[in-house]
Amino acid sequence: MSTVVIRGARPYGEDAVDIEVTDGVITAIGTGLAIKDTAETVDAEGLVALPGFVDLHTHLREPGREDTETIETGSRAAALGGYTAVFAMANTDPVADNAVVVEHVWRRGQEIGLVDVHPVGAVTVGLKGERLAELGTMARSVARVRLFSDDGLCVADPLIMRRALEYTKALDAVIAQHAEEPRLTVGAQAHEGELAARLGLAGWPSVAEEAIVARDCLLARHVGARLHVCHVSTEGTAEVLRWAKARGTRVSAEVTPHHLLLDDERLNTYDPVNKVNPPLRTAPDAKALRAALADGTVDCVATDHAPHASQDKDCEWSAARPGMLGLQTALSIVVATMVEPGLLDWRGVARVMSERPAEIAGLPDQGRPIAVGEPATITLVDPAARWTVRGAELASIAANTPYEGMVLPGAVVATYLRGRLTARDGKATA
Ligand SMILES: NC(=O)N[C@@H](CC(=O)O)C(=O)O
Ligand SMILES: [Zn+2]
Ligand SMILES: [Zn+2]
Repeated sequence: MSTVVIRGARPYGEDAVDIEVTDGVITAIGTGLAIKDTAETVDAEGLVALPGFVDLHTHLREPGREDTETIETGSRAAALGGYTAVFAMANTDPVADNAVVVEHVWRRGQEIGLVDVHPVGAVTVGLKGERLAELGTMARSVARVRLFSDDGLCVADPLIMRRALEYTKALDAVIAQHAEEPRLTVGAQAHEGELAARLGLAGWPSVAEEAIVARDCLLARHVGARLHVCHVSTEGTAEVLRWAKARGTRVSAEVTPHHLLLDDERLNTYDPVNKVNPPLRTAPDAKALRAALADGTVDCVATDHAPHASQDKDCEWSAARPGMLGLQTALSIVVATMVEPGLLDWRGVARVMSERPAEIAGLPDQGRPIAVGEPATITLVDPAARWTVRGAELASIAANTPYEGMVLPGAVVATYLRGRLTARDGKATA
C-alpha cells in the first residue's frame, strides 16, 4: 500500500483540506488528518484541487506526422496542462478508421501512462465522406471507441450523416461533427467579414457552420441519436444550440480556448500562427461564446490542440495549415476569459474542463467528484501564478502557439492520474 497526503488543497476553490490517497483512490478528506508515518506528504497550500481535465478534441500526429507531435510528446503536454484523458482525433496518416489504428493509439497511450489516450474513430473511410467506416468494429475493439469524427473535414452528405447517427445510436456512441458546409468555404482563408475583405482573404462565413449545426440538430432529433458539435465559433451557432436544446435535442457542444479569447483583429498581423479552422471570429462572437459557456449552452472546453511543423506555419498565409497548440495553455485561457471576469467559479471550471466532457464521452472514472472512494485523478492549480508562454518551451514538438510572449494567469502545478503523479512543477514524470 502506498499512501500520499495532499496537504492544504482547496477542492473546487473552497475550504482547505488534506486529501489522503491510497493505491490510487481517495481514502480520507478532512482537516488535520492523522498522517501515517509511511505516508508521503505533498504541500498544496493555496492550490485549487480539481478533477483531472478531459479533452474531447486533441490532435496527436501519430501515426504519420511524428515530426510535429507523437503520442508521447502529446501525452506530456496533456499531463502538464492538467489533463488526465484526451481524445485523439482520427485525421492521422493512416486515418484512424479501423480497429488496427485505434488499438495502436490506445495501447501506445497506456504504455506511456501519462494520460488516458482515447482514439476517436473516423466516421467515413479515409475521411472521404463517402462510405461509413466500420464503427462497430472500432467500438468493440480493445480501444472501445465511443466518439467518432471526421474532424478536419465535415460529414457533409446528409444521408451519410443520418446513417452515421443511426449506427452510433445503436452503439451508444456519439458523432463529433466539424460543422463546415464545404460548398460555402471553397478557398476560405479567414472569417468572412470586414477585415478579411480589406486584406483580400477569401471568407469563411459564419453561416457555413450554423447551417450544418442546424441541419445536424434536426437529423439527430429525427433519429433520436446524440450529436456533439466541435469547436463552436459563432454567436449564431450558440443561438441554434439554445433552440435545439430547448426542444429536447440530444446535442452537446465544445468551444476552444482560442475562440474564447482571440478574434479576427489578429489577422492584421498576417501571422499564420493565427490561422485556424474554424477561423477566429469577431470580438462579439467571442463574447457570446463566453456567455454560452457560462450558461451551459456550450457544454465544455476542448483544446483542438493542432501541432504543425514550422515549415507549414512560417510561410505565406494562404499556404499555411490551420491549427494551434492548446493543451498547456487551456486552463490559463479559461482563467483569463471565464474565471477572472466572474463568468465561472472553480466549480464551473471543473464542470467545463472535466465533468461534462467525461459525461459526453461516457468515461466512468474521469470527471468524478473529489470525495472519499473516488479515483485520485486530480489536478492542482495555482490560481495566483502568472507565467509567460514560450512555444519553444512547451512539451509539444511543434511550437505554433498564438500566445507567444503573453503573460497568462493560473498554472497547473501537479496532475495525478489514479493516484500516480504525471506532472509536477512543469515536468512530466515520464
Ligand atoms: N483546427 C484546425 O485548424 N486544424 C485541425 C483540424 C480541425 O480541427 O478541423 C488540424 O488537424 O490541424
Ligand atoms: Zn475541426
Ligand atoms: Zn480538430
